[in-house]
Amino acid sequence: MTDRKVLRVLAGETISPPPIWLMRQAGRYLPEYRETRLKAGSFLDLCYTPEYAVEVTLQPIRRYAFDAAILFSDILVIPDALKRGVRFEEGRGPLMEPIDADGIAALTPEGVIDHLAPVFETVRRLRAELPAETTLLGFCGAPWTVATYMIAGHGTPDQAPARLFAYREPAAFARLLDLLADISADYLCAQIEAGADAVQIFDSWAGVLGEAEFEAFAARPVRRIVDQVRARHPQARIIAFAKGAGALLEGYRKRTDADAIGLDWSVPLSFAKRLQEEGPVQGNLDPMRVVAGGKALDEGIDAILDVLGNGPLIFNLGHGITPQADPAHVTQLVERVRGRT
Ligand SMILES: Cc1c2[nH]c(c1CCC(=O)O)Cc1[nH]c(c(CCC(=O)O)c1C)Cc1[nH]c(c(CCC(=O)O)c1C)Cc1[nH]c(c(C)c1CCC(=O)O)C2
Repeated sequence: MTDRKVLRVLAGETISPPPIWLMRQAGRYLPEYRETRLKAGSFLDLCYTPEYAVEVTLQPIRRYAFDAAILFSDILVIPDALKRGVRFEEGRGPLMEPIDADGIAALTPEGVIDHLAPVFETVRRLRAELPAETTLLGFCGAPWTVATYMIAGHGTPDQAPARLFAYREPAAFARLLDLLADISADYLCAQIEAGADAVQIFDSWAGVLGEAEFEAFAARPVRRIVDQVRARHPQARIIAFAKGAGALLEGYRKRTDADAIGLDWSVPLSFAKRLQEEGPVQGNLDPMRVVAGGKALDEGIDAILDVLGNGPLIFNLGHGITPQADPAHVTQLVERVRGRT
């Protein structure tokens, strides 16, 4: 059996204390990240320059010896590779050209994987440099979440533009989701071939969808990715994270055929316990507890470990760590999780 603990939990094992990594563990809360970010130039330059992307991926591993490293990239490299003019502006988040039905009809997967070659080079270098026991995670965005940015051209609080587009232009919208799913499957396969041990599919905006739409726009496209990845890599380990999906997470692991599901911090622990009976879970500390530190941090950690610690669990936050988090609080978090047996 592998000594990579995250992979063992993904295979259904219970490990105590649980392995730990944090979403956005490479990011602006780390001074060394901010320094490399400045050197790299634009955010996309950082993603596409293997030397820098490897460096920022390794920074949190050096500091905290997390059980998993996550490839440094972004879910929006796919629309970038589709030539949607993606850019990241300080304080404004991601921007791109909004797409319409004609734009969707004109999209082609040609050249996308070639454009992303630097990402695969980053994965190869990472696997060579990481400690043997550290799991290397690749990732992509789920089609729904990526589509919300492509349609609006920027982030929105409720994804109203994409929801409206889905109702008004169902055929074009379905084509967009299928195309993104097929490209994402190729993209994840290439990451696995370059050395990623497991992959996570981020559906950060799943929480704005009604029941039928969650099934059609979120769960089913994720299943389409999983089926294609498994067809080529039967041993692939996959985590599906549908943020904000609440009660719709019941049976989500089975419906997507993922190995594990990610839970955001709004998922009640009693419900999380039931979900853990379906399979391994990952989560779900409120990132604001990391900002707060002290007792609020300890209590949040203990509550999760008390309820989920005796089943297959990968300890994580319920969403990405925020720039204002104190790196010393992350030390506190890691020590507390690892101090429990
Ligand atoms: C929705 C989404 C995006 N990107 C991602 C998601 C899904 C997860 C989530 O919900 O957070 C995923 C992502 N983005 C990034 C990673 C790297 C790996 C890691 O987790 O450490 C991962 C896994 C780096 C990043 N991606 C981004 C940053 C910050 C940009 C910077 O350094 O200037 C980082 C470290 C930029 C980004 N990228 C995106 C947004 C909305 C933003 C702006 C918000 C912000 O500034 O925090 C799109």
